[in-house]
Amino acid sequence: MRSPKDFFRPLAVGAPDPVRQIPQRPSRMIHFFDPGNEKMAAKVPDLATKADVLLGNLEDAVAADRKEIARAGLVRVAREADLGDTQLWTRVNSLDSPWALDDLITLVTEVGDKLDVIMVPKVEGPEDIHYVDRLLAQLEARAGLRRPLLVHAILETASGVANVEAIALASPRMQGISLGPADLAASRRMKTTRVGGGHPGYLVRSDPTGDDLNEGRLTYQQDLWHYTVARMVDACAEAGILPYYGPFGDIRDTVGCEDQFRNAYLLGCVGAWSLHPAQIAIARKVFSPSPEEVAWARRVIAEMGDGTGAVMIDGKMQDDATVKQCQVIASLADDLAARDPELAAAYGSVSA
Ligand SMILES: CC(C)(COP(=O)(O)OP(=O)(O)OC[C@H]1O[C@@H](n2cnc3c(N)ncnc32)[C@H](O)[C@@H]1OP(=O)(O)O)[C@@H](O)C(=O)NCCC(=O)NCCSC(=O)C[C@H](O)C(=O)O
Ligand SMILES: [Mg+2]
Repeated sequence: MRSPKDFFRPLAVGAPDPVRQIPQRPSRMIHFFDPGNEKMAAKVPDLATKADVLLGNLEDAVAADRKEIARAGLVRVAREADLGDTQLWTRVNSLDSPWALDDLITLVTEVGDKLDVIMVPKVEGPEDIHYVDRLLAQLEARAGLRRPLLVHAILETASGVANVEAIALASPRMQGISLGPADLAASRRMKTTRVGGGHPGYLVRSDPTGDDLNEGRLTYQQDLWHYTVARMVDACAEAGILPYYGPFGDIRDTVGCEDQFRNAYLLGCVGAWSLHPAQIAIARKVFSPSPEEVAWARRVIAEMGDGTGAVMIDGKMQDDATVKQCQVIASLADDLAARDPELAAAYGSVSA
């Protein structure tokens, strides 16, 4: 293990200094596109006006015989597309695949200055992050980059979940972690074939009211991902990095998608993946606090003065802790308003 004194030292001579704070740039949706798919790549400039993050995906969903085409497509998009201040991320192939090394070498040396974050799939433990950390430092030094690339891990193996705290703390490059429910389900041998979302069989049932065990018993579907998301949120909060829900594969089920995203938002996630253009607006809606919530938060902060003591507002007790909760909402609103003029107007004008 590295000494804490060396944690923020570059891991290669000539590599940029690691960051000490993860930039708090809005990332409500990480929109996945296949850079080797010409139709999708052509939509990138327009999508950049709608999404906070565009991610050129090189891993699963890109067929084995199209890996090089996708990688070359991403280099082209990074060089040619005008993305404004929308972030460009990539998901490279898993570290045990035949493509991961070339993904990293090509992308960092050719377009490392255009990329913000590298998403690493199927992370099993901190050793995977240490490997990527050192390799990135070497490649950044070779490419003469002045800004370090950040790393995002996907939590999608049982070992990864068992080691999530160590993964979150493994490197100053760690930007965040996303839940990968499809691979995680397979790794855990869960019996669901869905990509995220609930399952009608995972439920609780109310007690019987009489002798007939089938009579009048209500069932409530439960969230299969609650434990993992909550644990990931705690690991990320401890490390000062950002947690995300991942994919919702039933593109037609916009209602179920919104519910899954909202559960994640309420538990502390800052965003989710969008797999189809239709999911961008869902994430934007869910991961932006409502104008009413923002107005309430600002009112509590204003009425609480120095933030200590207790007051009643509209019959509800407010104290030092509720001010902190309200500060989370208010500062998120400020960050989003700086990027999104529509939200800026909505947050500026509505009162509680
Ligand atoms: C899911 C899709 C295969 C659906 O594609 P398609 O059948 O083409 O949908 P539509 O006909 O509705 O598309 C309408 C037009 O929009 C374009 N399109 C579709 N998706 C995207 C996109 N993501 N980005 C940009 N543009 C997109 C289509 O080309 C159509 O264009 P046009 O014909 O000109 O009108 C497809 O959406 C897709 O492939 N999505 C990405 C899938 C993906 O990235 N999967 C991997 C992430 S999830 C995962 O890996 C699991 C995770 O790791 C875990 O373990 O949980
Ligand atoms: Mg996966």
